[in-house]
Amino acid sequence: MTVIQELKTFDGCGGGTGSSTTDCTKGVLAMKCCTTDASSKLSIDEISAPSTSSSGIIKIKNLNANELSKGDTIFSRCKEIDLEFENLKYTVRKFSFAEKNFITKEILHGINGVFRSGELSAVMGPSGSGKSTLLNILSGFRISGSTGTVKVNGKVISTNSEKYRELSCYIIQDDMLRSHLTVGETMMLAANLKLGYNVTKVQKENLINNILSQLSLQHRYNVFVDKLSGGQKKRLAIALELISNPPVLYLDEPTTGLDSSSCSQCIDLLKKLASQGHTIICTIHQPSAMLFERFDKLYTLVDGYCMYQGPVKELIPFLADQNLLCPTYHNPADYLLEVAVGDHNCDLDKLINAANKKYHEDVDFNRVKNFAKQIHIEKLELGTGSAANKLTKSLKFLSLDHEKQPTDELVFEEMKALKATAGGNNDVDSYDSAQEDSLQQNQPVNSTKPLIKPASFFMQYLLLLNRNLICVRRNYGPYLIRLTSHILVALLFGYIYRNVGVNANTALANYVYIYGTLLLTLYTGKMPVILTCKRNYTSYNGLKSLNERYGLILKSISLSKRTSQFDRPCICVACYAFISLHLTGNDLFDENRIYYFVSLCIMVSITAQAYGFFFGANFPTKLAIFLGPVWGCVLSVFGFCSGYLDITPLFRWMWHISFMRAGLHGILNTLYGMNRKPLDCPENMMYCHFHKPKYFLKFMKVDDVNMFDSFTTLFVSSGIVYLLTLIILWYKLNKR
Ligand SMILES: Nc1ncnc2c1ncn2[C@@H]1O[C@H](COP(=O)(O)OP(=O)(O)OP(=O)(O)O)[C@@H](O)[C@H]1O
Repeated sequence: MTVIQELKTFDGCGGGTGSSTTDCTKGVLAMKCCTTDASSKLSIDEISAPSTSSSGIIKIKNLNANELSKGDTIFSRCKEIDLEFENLKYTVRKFSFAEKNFITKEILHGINGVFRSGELSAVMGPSGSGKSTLLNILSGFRISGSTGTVKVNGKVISTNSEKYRELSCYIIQDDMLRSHLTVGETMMLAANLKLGYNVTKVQKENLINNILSQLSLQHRYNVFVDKLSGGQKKRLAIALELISNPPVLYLDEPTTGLDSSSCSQCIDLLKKLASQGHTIICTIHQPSAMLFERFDKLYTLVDGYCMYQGPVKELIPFLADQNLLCPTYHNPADYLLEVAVGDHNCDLDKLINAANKKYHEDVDFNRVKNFAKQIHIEKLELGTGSAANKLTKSLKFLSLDHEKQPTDELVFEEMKALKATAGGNNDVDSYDSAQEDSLQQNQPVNSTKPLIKPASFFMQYLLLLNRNLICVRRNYGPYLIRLTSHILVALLFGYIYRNVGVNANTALANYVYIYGTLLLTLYTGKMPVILTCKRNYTSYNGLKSLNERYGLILKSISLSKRTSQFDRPCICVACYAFISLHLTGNDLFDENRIYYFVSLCIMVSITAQAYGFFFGANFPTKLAIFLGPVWGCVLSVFGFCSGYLDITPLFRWMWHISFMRAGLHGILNTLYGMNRKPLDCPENMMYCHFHKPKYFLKFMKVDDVNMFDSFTTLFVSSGIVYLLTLIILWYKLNKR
């Protein structure tokens, strides 16, 4: 079993941080590789093995944590992951206006494919061919509607499982980076969230420096993210993912929006990562010929079918076999897309069938090659030795006879027989799936994963709260505008409604001032949130790809966001309230009325924010900016100048949930209730009906209101709306 054990050890050592070089397929290893051992003690394993050695002696030298030099990191390697998918279908059910019924549309039609560790793969195809859909399904981003088999290193795995998702990350096109944080702060936040606090700060700093220097971003450490170029932002997005060192990286059009030199740098970086053992799959649109040939593998889709898959360098011969001759000096990528859209008079069905046949041949070839590797025939491709010749024959046999579908055990036995005939050492007793089992169980040999725990919910909350507060502090422009506008409106209202709160004959004018105050707090609370939270929640969608624990991260992000946003409406509304109350003659300090007034305004603003979150997060922005105000308007109707019993029983529930009604009633009660002394009646007036404030409350049909009811309605409705938003978002994020 020596050989299998060696292969397992190799399996762990696919990647690194620049301090390692490795060629696992040929068994050449000379790397410095860090890991944490089972007793959670940090150690560095220095591994060396003789090249192409069949006996493969691997020396492991343990160094202790103190020996960590600046360039060392806790992650120096990633698991090698070969990803296969078979008969992958994706169907959506949607309403057809033409047919006035729901119809089912198949988007991916049972495609097969394989993406291997160490390869940089491009997924190409015309617009709408299914590239993003394929990546979404493979990354586990989309589950419902998809069928088929996905295999990780030969073992079937559910793309819905946590273990599967931990293997990969998905870097989406739009960067979701916080512009008010520096590169270093962004990286440290991600490291704290992903690695938790079992890893020391020094180790995290080493890791960050290492990743940034690999990605040529070291010199931008203290630069704000919004000052980075497009290419640098893309690299930072990749750097953030590399913190957890996932073996599989999906990138949605990583070169879009970049100039040619940034494109080139980006592809260089991806090549480098692939050479460290990562499996890199990216969608790409019309790359230049130079860029195109730097990809190792190409997967082409057309209308949800695979039109070509294989090495980039084999594309032209493959097309030539189908009588499609790419003109000299023509960009092969352009030619491929021209073929895919039906130019050059090609029969696409024939091409799709040929691609399918090629796929099966390649699968068989690799299968035999893997077994050959297990029984020490490593120079199969070089064609030396009698064993290699026999294997090649066997390979042909297997490739051509697809109907036979021999089992792994059968092929293995055949290999053993061939090896024996060829006179080799028969030191492999039976087919061993241990290597694959370890991957299936997500327990790779020497895995460092189990010791790395993301930060707890409370720590995530504190970290994100701190981040939000930093962003709020640095982004003071909008805050100043908000504060200034509140002060200006307070001055304006104060000018229009000067001293209306003092006199009995201006009670109705005071009512209008109160109503205006509520509208101001409603709209300034709700609208900014509607417009900004979409982006935030879209970025949570992005977070799904970061292998975060959705529930925890979502709750902590939302909570921290809310906490960090409380101060703004509170300060702005309080400023508005104190100024306008003074100017309108409502600054009554008896019975703490002024403080009730300010608290009620702040509560209305916070509840309006909660509704803003609800509409902004759950509806498209265009719809949300319409629905939000309409709903505010509807809620205002129930209870404004109408008694509870005047409302049709069918709609009385709206009276209870109306936070605007609760706010208005509370404020009226604050200013005219709670045994307020009689109001002034100007000398030139013969009679003031509202001389006694309780008559005004009676007139407005709110004489039976109490403060407890108002505050409870505001607290409960903001809490419920916020919770509801969270539940819906959680559901939406987990609905894949
Ligand atoms: N949920 C869905 N409902 C309806 N149609 C969908 C859905 N998802 C994808 N499609 C359709 O499937 C097809 C493939 O979409 P996909 O986004 O995967 O294409 P693409 O190759 O990535 O395109 P592009 O290069 O323009 O981004 C499109 O016609 C798209 O309209």
